[in-house]
Amino acid sequence: MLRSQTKLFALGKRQLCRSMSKSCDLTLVEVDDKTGIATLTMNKPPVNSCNLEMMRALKDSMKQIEGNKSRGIILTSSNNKVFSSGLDLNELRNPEQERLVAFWKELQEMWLTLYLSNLPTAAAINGHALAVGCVMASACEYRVMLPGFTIGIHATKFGYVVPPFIVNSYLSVLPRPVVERALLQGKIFSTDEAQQINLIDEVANSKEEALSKCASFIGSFAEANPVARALTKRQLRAEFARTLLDEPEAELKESLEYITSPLFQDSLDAYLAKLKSKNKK
Ligand SMILES: CC/C=C\C/C=C\C/C=C\CC/C=C/CC(=O)SCCNC(=O)CCNC(=O)[C@H](O)C(C)(C)COP(=O)(O)OP(=O)(O)OC[C@H]1O[C@@H](n2cnc3c(N)ncnc32)[C@H](O)[C@@H]1OP(=O)(O)O
Repeated sequence: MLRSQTKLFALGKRQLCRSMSKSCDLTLVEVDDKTGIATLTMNKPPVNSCNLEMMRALKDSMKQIEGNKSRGIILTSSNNKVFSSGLDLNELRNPEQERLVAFWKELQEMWLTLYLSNLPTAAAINGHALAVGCVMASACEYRVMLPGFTIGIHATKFGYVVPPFIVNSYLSVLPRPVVERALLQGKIFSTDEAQQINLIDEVANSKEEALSKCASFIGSFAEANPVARALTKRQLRAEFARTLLDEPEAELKESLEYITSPLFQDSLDAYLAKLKSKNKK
């Protein structure tokens, strides 16, 4: 995509600068003037983990793209090894109640915004997509992945119960028996395995090729009336979004109780220690 053909803007600046001083642009949005397709790039070093500010930036960017009458959204990463490492586990560890409430609500809203977006959505998965990283990719309508990476929801492996809307993200892409086995095993798929079960639609050999395949998918709706397309998509997806649309507070309460339980906190401590020790060896 040529720079001269794109408009570039960044969100998350103000929110992030309040709490961190490292990097300021959590998300980057480039709109191709020719195709009208927006590329939404996750840009939170080191591994695009989703903390409160990141999810807010993602949601705000998606709303801004919809408001700008773009023709579609491609979700990707500025990191060439990691698409997203999922939720920022530090947000879940011994959380302060008010921030945890804001964090979980932002997760609900970010997921709903992506899952029910009026626009065609596609993910150019140019690195590992774990847990909520996989959930975001699954919430898109099309997925193109680079070889040599992994994708999946491994929550049960480290002692987490999978919330219903995360189950639904998988169910909107994979058949029920496959979802059941994958979630209960905490299975992480290689690119090849993901293609075999249709968790991803295509494999691309470079990020540029992945972006181009995503753009072709979005272009395939050129003949569809955008309003009819959007309303039909909403109708098709409403069932899986029902819990969060109708009873977000109930889902929030259940999740908060679970996250703050000693059972969850103990397994999180053990998991985080394991993750950190990997880099000390
Ligand atoms: C009845 C109950 C009803 C309902 C239940 C309700 C609620 C339940 C609550 C939660 C449910 C569970 C939901 C889970 C969703 C999630 O998304 S949890 C996140 C899970 N993600 C992971 O486990 C990913 C772990 N990371 C990795 O495997 C690797 O980092 C990765 C392959 C992505 C990249 O590898 P590499 O390039 O080698 O990088 P490093 O491993 O060195 O990582 C760099 C530093 O970043 C830290 N880090 C990595 N991931 C995270 C993360 N997700 N959160 C916070 N920090 C992370 C890592 O420790 C390194 O830090 P360091 O440099 O060592 O300080």
